[in-house]
Amino acid sequence: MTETPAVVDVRSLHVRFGEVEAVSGVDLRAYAGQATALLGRNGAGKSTTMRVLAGVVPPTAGQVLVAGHDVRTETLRVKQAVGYCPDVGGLVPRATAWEHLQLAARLRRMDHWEDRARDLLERFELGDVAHRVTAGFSHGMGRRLSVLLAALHEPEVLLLDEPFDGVDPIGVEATFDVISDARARGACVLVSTHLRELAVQSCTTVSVLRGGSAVATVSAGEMAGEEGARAYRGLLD
Ligand SMILES: Nc1ncnc2c1ncn2[C@@H]1O[C@H](COP(=O)(O)OP(=O)(O)OP(=O)(O)O)[C@@H](O)[C@H]1O
Repeated sequence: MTETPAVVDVRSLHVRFGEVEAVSGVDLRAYAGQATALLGRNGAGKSTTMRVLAGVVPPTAGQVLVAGHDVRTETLRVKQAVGYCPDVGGLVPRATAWEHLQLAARLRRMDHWEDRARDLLERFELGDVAHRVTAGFSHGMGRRLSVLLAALHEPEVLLLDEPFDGVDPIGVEATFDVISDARARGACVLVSTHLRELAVQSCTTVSVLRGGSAVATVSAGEMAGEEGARAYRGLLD
């Protein structure tokens, strides 16, 4: 039997910022049609790992392939393959939500994107504020727009860093829908979060990071409920 190739293949990833080793030996594999959560406490190395996968931060050591492309040598190809919602920033304060969508569509050379953009804006309840500048957006509205922008072009790899942070139930539901739609069309989804319950609800697999290393990769079901909470605490202690 041939093994399904991983769409995201991370081997012994290390990322150092001066004296700080933010990621120290992460191994991770994620697959088409699956959603993988990177779960861990503040400072565990989740966002740094996501930045490497997005081609934003180079690895210090290790091998990272995204959609078959090496993040170190084929960074542009990686950026073309992914849709990335960063944990912070990424929005232009003086641009409207619609202008963000226009720019994203132009950068991706998308035709006929407007209907999908309108549909996503409605799903995320941002239709009424589409022509307002994002400087006036609440934190949750900004998060919702960032998820929407990452998903607009239906990327092969969808990277959502803290998509639920400060987001209300409608936004959480819309994000769940974006994740399941992406999975249904065969995309590989990664979600970084410190919220165990939402990781379990939105993902098929959970990789737990602690102190810059991946300490366990289990099916999402194993992290569910009271038993999952105990198992998770056990991995963090
Ligand atoms: N640009 C940077 N310069 C220096 N240290 C950094 C930088 N980025 C991250 N770090 C450090 O690397 C470690 C991992 O940070 P990272 O943001 O990846 O963790 P995280 O799991 O995403 O945390 P959180 O849940 O708080 O977002 C932390 O100790 C952080 O302070």
